[in-house]
Amino acid sequence: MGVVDTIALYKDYELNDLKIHALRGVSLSFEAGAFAAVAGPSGSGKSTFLHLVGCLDTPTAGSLSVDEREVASLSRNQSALLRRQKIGFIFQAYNLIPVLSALENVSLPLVLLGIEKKEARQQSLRALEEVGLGGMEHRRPKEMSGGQQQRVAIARALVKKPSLILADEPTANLDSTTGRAILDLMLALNEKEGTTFIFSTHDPMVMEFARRLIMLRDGMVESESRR
Ligand SMILES: Nc1ncnc2c1ncn2[C@@H]1O[C@H](COP(=O)(O)OP(=O)(O)OP(=O)(O)O)[C@@H](O)[C@H]1O
Repeated sequence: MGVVDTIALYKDYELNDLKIHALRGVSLSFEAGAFAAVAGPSGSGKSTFLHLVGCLDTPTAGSLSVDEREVASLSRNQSALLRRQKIGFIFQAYNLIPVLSALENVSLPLVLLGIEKKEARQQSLRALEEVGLGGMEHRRPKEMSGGQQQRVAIARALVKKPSLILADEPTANLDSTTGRAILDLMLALNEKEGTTFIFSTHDPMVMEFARRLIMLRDGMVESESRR
């Protein structure tokens, strides 16, 4: 079993009287340490797939296991705990809390896990160092560049040492040089910590960087390649 296994995953959305078939039978397995990108045209189901894998939404049909646990069999609390402990999220809009400093943003997942404040602070400072933001811990998001904010978001995803990081278009708001630096950083973390990364992307650079590329079309896997 992998870190993520899906079998015939379906997701329908109801929009007024219309049923939208966002995913139509996606079966994929991601082994520990994968560095994979899910790409495809707009509306092909990339974000829907990531949201299901991240336990942010539930499938209409099919089976999904994360960290060898069948998500459908978990209670709401168990699934929230799985999300909190095992999964880190990186979004294209960074989703940092504007009134908190970089350090406070990164500490938040640890505080939510009940880790003592001093320990949380130390681990967060280490994570900020690791993403190249040593010395910037007191800055608020608006006092940082886009690339720096994305690094804070990476540190926040990383600090709890999740087995899986889901990154929804992580380079979408960055210029290509900064995007490249962010990808280098994620790949280094993947190689050093063995963290599994799954990206959704439109960005050819991310597709080139990924060790495995999955193309979705109309909610189905159209093709797959590895390198
Ligand atoms: N909450 C929702 N309610 C209704 N329809 C939705 C919802 N979310 C997504 N959809 C529809 O499901 C399909 C897949 O959307 P999804 O966002 O997963 O695609 P995507 O590949 O990530 O697209 P993009 O590259 O534009 O972000 C689309 O037809 C979209 O309009």
